[in-house]
Amino acid sequence: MLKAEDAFPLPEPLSARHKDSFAYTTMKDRQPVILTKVIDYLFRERKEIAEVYGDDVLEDLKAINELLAQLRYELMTDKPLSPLNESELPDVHDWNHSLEEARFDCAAKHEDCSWFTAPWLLVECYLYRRIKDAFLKGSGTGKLKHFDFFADQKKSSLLDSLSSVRILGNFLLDKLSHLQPGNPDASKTLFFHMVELSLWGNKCDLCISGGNPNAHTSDPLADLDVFRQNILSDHLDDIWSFVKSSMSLGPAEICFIADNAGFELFSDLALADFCVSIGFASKVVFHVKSFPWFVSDTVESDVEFLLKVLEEEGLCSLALRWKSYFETERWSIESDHFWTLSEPFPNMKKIRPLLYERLSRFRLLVVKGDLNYRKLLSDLNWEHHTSFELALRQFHPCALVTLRTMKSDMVAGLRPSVGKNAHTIDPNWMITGKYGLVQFSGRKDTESKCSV
Ligand SMILES: O=P(O)(O)OC[C@@]1(O)O[C@H](CO)[C@@H](O)[C@@H]1O
Repeated sequence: MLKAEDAFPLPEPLSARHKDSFAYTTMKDRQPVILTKVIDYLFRERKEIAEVYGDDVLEDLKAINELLAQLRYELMTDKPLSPLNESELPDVHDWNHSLEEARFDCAAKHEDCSWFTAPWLLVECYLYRRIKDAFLKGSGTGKLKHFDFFADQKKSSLLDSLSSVRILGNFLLDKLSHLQPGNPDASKTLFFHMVELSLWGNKCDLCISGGNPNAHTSDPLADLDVFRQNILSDHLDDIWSFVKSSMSLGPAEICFIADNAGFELFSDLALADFCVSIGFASKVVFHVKSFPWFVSDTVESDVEFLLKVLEEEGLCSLALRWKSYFETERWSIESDHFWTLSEPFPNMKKIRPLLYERLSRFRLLVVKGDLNYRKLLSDLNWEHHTSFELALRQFHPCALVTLRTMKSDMVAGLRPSVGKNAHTIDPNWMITGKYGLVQFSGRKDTESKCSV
């Protein structure tokens, strides 16, 4: 198979070194704001936090905020990136290896490896890892080591999205009660809708809004017809052909590499339920983050909170249905520290071979969101018309679908005029979340084992 690096020199990684880039804007404006909001939150809520965890955490909060203030100083004054030196999480070696490689590349350009010279993917992820570091180091009592400092924002975002949740939830329940088993063609249009709903669920995240409230408030079903023209790369037909032919092999295990909690997670569970109900999937695994990440990314407790809210807010039958999926292990949640590294997915086979092997056992991966897309395509500055397959750089544990609204200036797999036309309509087309991609690769690495 043709490798991208054999066809032409690989493009440069996106980096804040380019002052006219979106990477520069995020590192200069968005990241300091997100960090400052964490500091403010811990200070503002210190008494409430102490009520839950005990008064001794007041000292922890002070220490954590000192570490976060130091981190903000390093970011805003573009200091060299320092290695991680605590070893409580299993990722320290991998992180320090990534930092060492970046340092080597910067040295070749006679530069320090800093927030504004290193690859954007590395520094953006590093910020969240360093925030986690502050909690691990600063919590002398140990009580706040696993505190979710973004939980309140995620909860509010879900509660603010309840009207959209109710519309989609009732729609799903109604459609599920009318499915025609044994007649997959009858489900085709609905399958397209469920995929699109999960795609547009990615529109709102709390990172793009710099931690400001960003909920889904419109009617997600009414939006579908309006938004369809904004899907710039649409492989829905290929996905459906794959799903249909796969169904003749018997139900399969599939996996979501999840992104944001709140409405997006709800739309993902709705799609997963649909895949189960039409007989495509026998099991669904949701891979989530193991610590707070990019503000609104899903951690396990966000799934629990979602189910609780559904139960309390008039979608009890859906909550019970999904709870029973989890209880019977038809659905399950997994996590891996690879998701909170800065490494592109094509490096997974080398860095986390067991995870690659695990993914190769699924029939389909659903890769959600903008950051996962950037990692999937290595966050390189691809020509927009580079083929999606080539840009995957041989990441083929199994067939995969990516559902991503565009919130960063990196894309591949567009037909030649598509980007130009979108740019004419909206010069910010790559970063607003208004445009979306549904891209598919049916290829499977023949060297990886397959049990399904
Ligand atoms: O992965 P998600 O939740 O869809 O988006 C994350 C995001 O908001 O954060 C990054 C910018 O800081 C971008 O990659 C993207 O816009």
